[in-house]
Amino acid sequence: MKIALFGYGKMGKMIEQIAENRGHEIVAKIDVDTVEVDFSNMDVAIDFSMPSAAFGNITQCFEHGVPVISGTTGWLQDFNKALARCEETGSAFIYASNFSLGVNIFFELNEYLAKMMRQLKQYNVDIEEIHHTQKLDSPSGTAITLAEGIIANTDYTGWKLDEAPKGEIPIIARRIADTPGTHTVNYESEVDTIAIVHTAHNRQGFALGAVIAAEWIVGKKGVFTMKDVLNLG
Ligand SMILES: NC(=O)c1ccc[n+]([C@@H]2O[C@H](COP(=O)([O-])OP(=O)(O)OC[C@H]3O[C@@H](n4cnc5c(N)ncnc54)[C@H](O)[C@@H]3O)[C@@H](O)[C@H]2O)c1
Ligand SMILES: O=C(O)C1=N[C@H](C(=O)O)CCC1
Repeated sequence: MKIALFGYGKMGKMIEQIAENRGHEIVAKIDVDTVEVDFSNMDVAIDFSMPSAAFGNITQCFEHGVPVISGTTGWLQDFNKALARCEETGSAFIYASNFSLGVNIFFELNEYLAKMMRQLKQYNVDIEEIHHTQKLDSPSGTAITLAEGIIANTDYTGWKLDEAPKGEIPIIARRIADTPGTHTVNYESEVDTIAIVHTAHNRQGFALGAVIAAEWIVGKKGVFTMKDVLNLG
């Protein structure tokens, strides 16, 4: 498979390594200083760039009929516009706030736990995310997905960074050098705590999930999620 990388930073480089180990060819490495892109020679694009660049990169690929795997976080204000462009151009698209296979299991576990906690009003939930100090967006995309999973299955109506009013989920974002990504969902009562945690030990899991999604999407049309890729129903 011929893969174009949009964003050749920490994740772009990790994806290159994993993709080549799986027998794929990297045909383009597009970064901030790239002047011209040859869209004719790519089977799929993988975008791990920056919040300000993601929407432009993704929609350019759609205009050229190139399917896109997007892992960039922090650009969700344009997400629905990107979905519409995908449909209009007959292209294919997967966005995931976190491509790690473990985190996608963790997302399922989070929703299952939320359903059980729904009636137990003595518990208050919060989400904590910890990432490296170069991270541009806050809270992490993964923490937002976790909050959305709880909101869909309980009476919580929204989320807020740091302190939240009653009925909304507080998300605490911490930045610690060299931390690839740790997410904790905490349910606290006066008598106990129930917590589920996912800890990434490095970036390989994110990169592997993105390459698996790229392998899966080639030849398809439409908007998909990692639930489709991993058959999680
Ligand atoms: N979904 C996931 O599984 C997952 C996992 C890790 C990181 N991320 C997200 O991926 C993104 C990249 O993470 P990173 O750690 O590689 O960051 P990084 O800063 O190391 O790399 C980003 C790269 O994008 C480049 N860039 C800037 N403008 C560009 C443009 N217009 N076109 C193409 N490239 C451009 C930068 O020069 C840089 O090299 C972030 O949004 C991060 O939150 C998502
Ligand atoms: O390193 C990052 O940046 C990460 N971003 C994603 C997020 O915002 O959830 C996934 C984890 C790593």
